[in-house]
Amino acid sequence: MAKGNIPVTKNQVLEVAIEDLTHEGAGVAKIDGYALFIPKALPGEQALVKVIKVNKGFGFGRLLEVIKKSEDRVDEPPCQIFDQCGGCQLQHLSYDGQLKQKQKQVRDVLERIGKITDVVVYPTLGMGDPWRYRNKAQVPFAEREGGLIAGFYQERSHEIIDMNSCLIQHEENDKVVQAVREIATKYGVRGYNEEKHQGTLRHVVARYGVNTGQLMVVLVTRSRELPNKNEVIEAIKEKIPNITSIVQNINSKRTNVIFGDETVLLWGEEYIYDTIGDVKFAISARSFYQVNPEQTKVLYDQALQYANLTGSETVIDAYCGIGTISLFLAQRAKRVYGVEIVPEAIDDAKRNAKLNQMDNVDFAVGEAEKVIPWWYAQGIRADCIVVDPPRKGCDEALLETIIKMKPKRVVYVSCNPATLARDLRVLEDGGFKTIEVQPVDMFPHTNHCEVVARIELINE
Ligand SMILES: C[S@@+](CC[C@H](N)C(=O)[O-])C[C@H]1O[C@@H](n2cnc3c(N)ncnc32)[C@H](O)[C@@H]1O
Repeated sequence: MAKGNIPVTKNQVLEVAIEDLTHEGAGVAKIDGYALFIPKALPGEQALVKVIKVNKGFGFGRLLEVIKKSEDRVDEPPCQIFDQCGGCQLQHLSYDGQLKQKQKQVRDVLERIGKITDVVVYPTLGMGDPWRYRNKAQVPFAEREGGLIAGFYQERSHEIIDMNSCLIQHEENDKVVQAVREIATKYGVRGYNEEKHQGTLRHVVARYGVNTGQLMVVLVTRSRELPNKNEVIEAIKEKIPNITSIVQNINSKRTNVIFGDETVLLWGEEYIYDTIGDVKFAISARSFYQVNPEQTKVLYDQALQYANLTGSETVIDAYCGIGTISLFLAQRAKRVYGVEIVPEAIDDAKRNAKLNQMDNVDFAVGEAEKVIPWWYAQGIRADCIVVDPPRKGCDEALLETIIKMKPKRVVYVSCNPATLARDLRVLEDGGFKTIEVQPVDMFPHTNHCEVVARIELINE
């Protein structure tokens, strides 16, 4: 029996029409207005589902059979462990369908959350070849029945799925991880046992400079001790002739966090390098660096185009990370001020500015919502402010300062359309107008969606 106003019961099997897709990639069916979320079902489909969870306002169903298929359905997602791995959510949707879905998602939240209806949301800029794009692999290692396993975590769990290839990972990274697995097995380096906090190898991190061909491997170990260290290093050099850097990171804590505080160079260079456009970046074992460099260039080009710089402007880059966007902007601006909360990222940003001989950039460590009001109080004014905040969006104090500072233009780079929409509403109420919005697909086959928005000051 259905309870109260809830029209379904647990374990009920029913046929439903899928109307929409959530941001997490689940199909949405409405039964007398009650939303049922059904993973792996697609909009436009008719499906047989079993109700598995009933909450007050919404429930969850399991897809039993697709009765009428969406034209965008991919019958056999190319990755064999797509159903178990938590890495990709959308391989069952054609790439074209994914791009359309991301555009729709942005348009929907701008309307629903930001009440912004009169803005152009362009078709999502996607990749020509949306596979093998990740330049960094972080693969957990463990010991199972005497053997070493390496793979990815099962969705919402800490069970490792043993695997030797990931289709969104660059082949070079796959090669490194498999080589380390063979070498560790040969030289008796045991995988980490999370429950007992025993064993040696916790993670292997591979980083590839796609545009320079440089390659780094980081062995994350439970203690300093690495059995047969010299043999392991020689074997890595022999098996991966293009390796540039071999690093050990020691993480002795019982934690889900990958890296520990101590990093030791075992062989080669401390940094590998990569380029985005004409800008060069030094990447250390723990530096943040965008994982899809091809689409990062597309995203930054778009941000630069929206900033519309002529060379005479002062620009602020809030939430600047290692200064990637700041250095892109500095190529066309008079002066760029970058601010970021992580001190190590600012060290990298300064190093990268020197590396590119750019002396028109200043970087500060701190919270954007405190540093930028302080700059404002010191008389610093910006013609353009670029923000690229984390998923939770911009702090209100920062938005208030932007409204006071009145830059001609704000360029908002966002990894979360919902908080983008919320913040655009604040800016619009403060005298700005959202002119155009460009989604960029940085993470094909996943539900993540990156967006750049151009916002202009209309009420001086
Ligand atoms: C989405 S990332 C953007 C990084 C950079 N713009 C890039 O493209 O590589 C957001 C950055 O904001 C930083 N961050 C988080 N909270 C912050 C705050 N309150 N003030 C300044 N930076 C912050 C994070 O450490 C992170 O580097």
